[in-house]
Amino acid sequence: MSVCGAARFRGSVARILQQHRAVCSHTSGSSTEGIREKLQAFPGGSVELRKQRDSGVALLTLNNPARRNALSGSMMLDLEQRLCELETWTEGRAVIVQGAAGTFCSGSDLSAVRAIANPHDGMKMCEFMQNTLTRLLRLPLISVALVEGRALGGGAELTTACDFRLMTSDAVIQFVHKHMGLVPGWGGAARLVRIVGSQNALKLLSGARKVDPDTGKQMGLVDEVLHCSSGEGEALCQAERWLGPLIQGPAPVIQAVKRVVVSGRELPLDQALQTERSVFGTVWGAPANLEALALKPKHK
Ligand SMILES: CC[C@H](C(=O)O)C(=O)SCCNC(=O)CCNC(=O)[C@H](O)C(C)(C)COP(=O)(O)OP(=O)(O)OC[C@H]1O[C@@H](n2cnc3c(N)ncnc32)[C@H](O)[C@@H]1OP(=O)(O)O
Repeated sequence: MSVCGAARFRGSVARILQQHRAVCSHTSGSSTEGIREKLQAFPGGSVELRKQRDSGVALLTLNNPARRNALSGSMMLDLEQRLCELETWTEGRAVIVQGAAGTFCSGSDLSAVRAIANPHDGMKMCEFMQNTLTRLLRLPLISVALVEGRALGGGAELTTACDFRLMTSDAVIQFVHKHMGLVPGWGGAARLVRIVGSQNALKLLSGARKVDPDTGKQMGLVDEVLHCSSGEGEALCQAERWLGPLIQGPAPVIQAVKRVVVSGRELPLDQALQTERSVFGTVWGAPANLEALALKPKHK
């Protein structure tokens, strides 16, 4: 790369990281401060992050198996922290979100829900989780929810914050909110409408319907059904295999692809075009581009 090209590349990367930090500081702002202390008062379980440096695929695991991976208050804080780590993982390509011990997530931990069952705390918790899941949605990594067992309530909402949903053949996603006298509050309704359309979203939410993998696939909620014959870890192997073709190539290019899709998904056209130009500026003339040009490619 020329000196000029390298400087331009560094400048564009710096600009994008700056935009990213602005989003980070906005979403972890002071309006959610009070709720952090409250959430800390409901411990249990953890959210673990394993970055696999050779493949660039991170595993984000909800780990509270005694409560079917219900999200305790401290796990909500953990989740935010792990996402912060992923936002700056420049060598990363993808993240797989999964639950421990063969099940995805049974939603909020009901003992915390009972203790903060007043509108003020509920709204604060909801704002905190909306911000956190928006960060997941906007990660510069391709995200996959690997749904084994059950994804209920807030767990179902979490799946909609990923780019793709893979389900094992016996898994169920269920927005149980209506049965709890609630509606989704973690952004799950807004995202669901965008994924499956308003008619299907209305059916799933008003009926609190159990979505099996085939129904999910017909509606466009589920991208692939995994048929696992045996063995712990098989679903994860299949999910990594499924991801393979999508994450081939240099990490900066995969991240650039995700960024232009996020801006196309979220921004009005003029702003999306502007962002697309600035992301384009980070890959044009960058090492992967120059290497590809040197190879005289033929796309047969
Ligand atoms: C609605 C939105 C809301 C939000 O915050 O926005 C929520 O997400 S509220 C939570 C909605 N989820 C539920 O109501 C889940 C209720 N639980 C179940 O339906 C079942 O427990 C199930 C299907 C997850 C698992 O059934 P299974 O037969 O496999 O196991 P158990 O029922 O024996 O459960 C084992 C153990 O886990 C405890 N558990 C399960 N889910 C939760 C939860 N969300 N919070 C706290 N604890 C949970 C369950 O009580 C059992 O505990 P034990 O002490 O062994 O009785």
